[in-house]
Amino acid sequence: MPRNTVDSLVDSAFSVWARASSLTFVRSYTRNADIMVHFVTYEHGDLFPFDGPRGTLAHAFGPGLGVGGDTHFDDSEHWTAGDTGFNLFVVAAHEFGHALGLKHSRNPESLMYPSYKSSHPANILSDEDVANIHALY
Ligand SMILES: COc1ccc(S(=O)(=O)[C@H](CC(=O)O)C(F)F)cc1
Ligand SMILES: [Zn+2]
Repeated sequence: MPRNTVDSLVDSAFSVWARASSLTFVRSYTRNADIMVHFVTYEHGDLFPFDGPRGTLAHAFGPGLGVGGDTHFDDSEHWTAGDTGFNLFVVAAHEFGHALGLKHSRNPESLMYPSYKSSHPANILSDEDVANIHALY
């Protein structure tokens, strides 16, 4: 996937949470950002090695210093902007939810439901997701 497409999908995933909260997100290519976005495979320096294609798609650390807030995406996956492979926008929006402090939801309509589905309504956040981010920020 071209780098500018990745950047655009990541921006859109951050915008989901910016619209639902008072948060603003600023991209930094230079400094060690609060929320890092890394594409890595298998063993990658934390205690949670990735597993090749499918299975675990990504993971994120809750808010905190250092690795806190960072998001890791399994680069063994076929990342896409559409309905084939795994939709990077949807997965990134979910991971950024974790990076901001949200846990999983038991509601299958929620973005924070713990299983991947490519199809999400135009408004990707459920009322529950919005309430949960409002409760934090
Ligand atoms: C909707 O977004 C996601 C759903 C499921 C996953 S996951 O299957 O990689 C999940 C990781 C996660 O919940 O963040 C699993 F525990 F590994 C990632 C993003
Ligand atoms: Zn999750």
